[in-house]
Amino acid sequence: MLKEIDTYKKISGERAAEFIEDGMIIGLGSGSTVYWMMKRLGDLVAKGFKIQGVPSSNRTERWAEEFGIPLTDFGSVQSIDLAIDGADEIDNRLNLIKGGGGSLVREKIVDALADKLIIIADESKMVTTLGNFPLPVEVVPFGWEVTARNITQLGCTPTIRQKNGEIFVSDNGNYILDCQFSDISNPKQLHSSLKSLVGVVETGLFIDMAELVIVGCNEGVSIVK
Ligand SMILES: O=C[C@H](O)[C@H](O)[C@H](O)COP(=O)(O)O
Repeated sequence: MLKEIDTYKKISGERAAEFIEDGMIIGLGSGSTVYWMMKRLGDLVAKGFKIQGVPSSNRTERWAEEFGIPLTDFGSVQSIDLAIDGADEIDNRLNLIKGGGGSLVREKIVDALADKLIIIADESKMVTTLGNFPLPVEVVPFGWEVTARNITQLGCTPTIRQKNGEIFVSDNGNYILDCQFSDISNPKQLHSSLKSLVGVVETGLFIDMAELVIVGCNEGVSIVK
């Protein structure tokens, strides 16, 4: 039996699949909420929908195989009709923190190419100001300690992400620094300060990208634009 939060993720993900039309190129986000959208998308494919997906992580690619979703890549497509992705925090201007699962770089590449980005999330992800969730920043492994020290100058203490006692390695072979900023009142400025540091590959701040958010909650879903 699903926990309440997982039920919210499920209804949000399943509702997003209703936005998918036959013939579309779909950007497939990452994370446990996206899983439910992809499961429903697999049903649409089985019914005859001719869609192609562009995956944003190795895990998403495996789910696509599992659900029979045909995949394509950037060499074959110029644009993506619709991307559907999860998030770790969403503020009231629909700016996002992403990368809790470590897929932020590929997600940003996929989401940025999409004509429309729909975010799916349970209601716990909605916040007034970003920053309670530690901001994931992907960095090159070489000299990561130097990069971490430079990030400290921006007002946070970065923590190197670990998994099973080892440093976590992203799909791109990089490390993730989780950066706890108490309050991200100016996400655009923070993003550009971080990006200007040598060694930083990408930040988990997705600014002015999401068009709408489907929030799973006790009442079903609410759509935030
Ligand atoms: O790197 C991971 C992604 O940004 C996910 O979309 C995000 O962490 C949300 O994941 P979930 O749907 O599992 O809460």
